[in-house]
Amino acid sequence: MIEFQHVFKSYGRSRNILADINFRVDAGEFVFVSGPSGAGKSTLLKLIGGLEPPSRGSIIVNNHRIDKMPNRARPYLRRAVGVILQDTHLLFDRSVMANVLLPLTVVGLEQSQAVARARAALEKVGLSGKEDLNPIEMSGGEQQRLAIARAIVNRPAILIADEPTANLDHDSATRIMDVFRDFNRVGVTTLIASHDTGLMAAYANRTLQITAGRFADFKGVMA
Ligand SMILES: Nc1ncnc2c1ncn2[C@@H]1O[C@H](COP(=O)(O)OP(=O)(O)OP(=O)(O)O)[C@@H](O)[C@H]1O
Repeated sequence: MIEFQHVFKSYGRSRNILADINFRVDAGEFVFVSGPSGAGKSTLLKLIGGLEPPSRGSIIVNNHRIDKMPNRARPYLRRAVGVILQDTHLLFDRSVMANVLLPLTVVGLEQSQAVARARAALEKVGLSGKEDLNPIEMSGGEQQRLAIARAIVNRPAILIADEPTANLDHDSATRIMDVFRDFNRVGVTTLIASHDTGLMAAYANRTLQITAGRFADFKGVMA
């Protein structure tokens, strides 16, 4: 569950990017975050993932007030929310397996358990057999799927992704969205920021729209 109450966000002394945002997303929803470039979609996702603090207001994730969270509680958020940013931040000098293992190092699993979990995550995104490759050897779509595997390896209740299908052809984009749909079907709350309204219409059942500082929350996606 995610709840925003009177949330404002500005960067430094800039104008408010987000002003008085209020919404609640229940567990298991599939939500499309839409809006033109620069409207604040990435900012909204970063607030949910605890990567940016709000300037004002309260943000509740799974019954935890994250805007008031002391730094030592951040690892909780890292496990609760899987984040896929526009820049995937993959480690291009390490293997696919090493990339997926990385978030598990903070959890303190035994190596064999960690490897088993990483393999399961790679299987779910259709990358079994690619463990020893370097991400540089993979296509854009495969790199996105690797970023998803890394985001879900800690089994988060919430998955947020920023433009995960940007720069992909239609087939690869659909394949990425199918991966998100499969996680959503097993109960993972999913929020995706995208410009591709047509594609999102096939998956999301609710839209949070930010346009020129105005916020709208409506059922469905208008293609
Ligand atoms: N770290 C930052 N410091 C200062 N300004 C920022 C920062 N991050 C974003 N902004 C500004 O906040 C505004 C919203 O940016 P944001 O990336 O959230 O928009 P967006 O809707 O995701 O855009 P896009 O679709 O192009 O990714 C923009 O004007 C941007 O320049």
